[in-house]
Amino acid sequence: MSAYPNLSAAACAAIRPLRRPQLCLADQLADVAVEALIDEAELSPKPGLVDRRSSGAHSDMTLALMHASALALWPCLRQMAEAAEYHSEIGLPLRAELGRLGREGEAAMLATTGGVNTHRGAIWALGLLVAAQALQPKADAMAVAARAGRIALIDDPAAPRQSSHGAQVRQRYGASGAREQAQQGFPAALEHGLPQLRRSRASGASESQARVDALLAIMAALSDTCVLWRAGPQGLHQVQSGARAVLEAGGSATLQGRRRLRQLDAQLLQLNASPGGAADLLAACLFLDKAGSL
Ligand SMILES: CC(C)(COP(=O)(O)OP(=O)(O)OC[C@H]1O[C@@H](n2cnc3c(N)ncnc32)[C@H](O)[C@@H]1O)[C@@H](O)C(=O)NCCC(=O)NCCS
Ligand SMILES: Nc1ncnc2c1ncn2[C@@H]1O[C@H](COP(=O)(O)OP(=O)(O)OP(=O)(O)O)[C@@H](O)[C@H]1O
Repeated sequence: MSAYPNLSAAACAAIRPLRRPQLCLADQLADVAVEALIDEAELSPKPGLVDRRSSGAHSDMTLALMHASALALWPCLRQMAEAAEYHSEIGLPLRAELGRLGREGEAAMLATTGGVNTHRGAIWALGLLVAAQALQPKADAMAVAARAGRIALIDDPAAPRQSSHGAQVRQRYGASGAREQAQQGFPAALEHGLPQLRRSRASGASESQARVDALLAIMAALSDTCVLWRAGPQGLHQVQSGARAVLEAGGSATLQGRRRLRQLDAQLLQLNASPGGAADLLAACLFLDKAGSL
């Protein structure tokens, strides 16, 4: 029952915003980051990735698992924002604390998913961005990404030396990966994803079509170590040129673009490859798109 039984529905609706407790900045940033992860997972159709239609090229993931993982990351993302507020400047103390929280976040993710890597790259990218936005809440996307890059440039003294897929691909092909993308201030998101998101919206695409176009723009530009690991440089070349072809055909708001997107999806499944790094950076775009207007 309403808290104000004698008031009309319209009067209740007018009062409700006044009574809503103000969320603190860290809560709000964690909310926006988790929402970005859920929106990315839900977005469909995404070539090769887990979405509402299927698990794409992933035999160990489902959409439900992506949701559970995203929700499990809320406390870690909130603590990252709080750490930035506490330290209030970029330096080794903040970097070290973010590294510790990031490793705890990965442990929470693995505990939730039974050992599946659902969001490793996303914890890295969104963790840095949440911290950077908490340092200067009103800054625009470009300034936040640049600040996140400066945090990523600091070496974490406690980081364990582990042989990840990204590290192996870097050694084998000399490719740059998640670390370098962050250190450069997320160029794939700032120069490709976000501009495409805004261009597609402005040209009348639906929000969901604009997001798919943003993902494609990132895929076309990114050296995605997830793709390189499973499909090598030739596979990466096919993924990049296939994504570019969809955009050149008019993007996902057009019939020609959707036909080309279907081909790209089939191609990725045949390669057994999935653009996980591009998916993370789409989530980063969605975060940056919203967080600046909190
Ligand atoms: C830097 C990270 C991502 C490790 O990178 P590395 O390439 O060695 O690992 P891995 O192969 O597991 O890849 C990580 C993920 O990044 C994403 N990714 C792949 N390619 C790219 C790319 N070019 N750009 C951005 N993201 C990418 C994918 O989702 C991939 O699964 C990170 O996990 C890490 O070092 N964490 C340590 C804890 C820490 O410092 N946390 C700070 C939190 S702010
Ligand atoms: N919707 C999504 N579907 C699949 N992966 C996603 C999605 N969104 C983000 N990702 C990212 O993709 C990465 C998982 O990709 P992948 O399974 O290729 O990595 P891996 O476990 O290192 O390698 P592999 O499964 O090839 O052994 C995660 O770190 C995650 O951040």
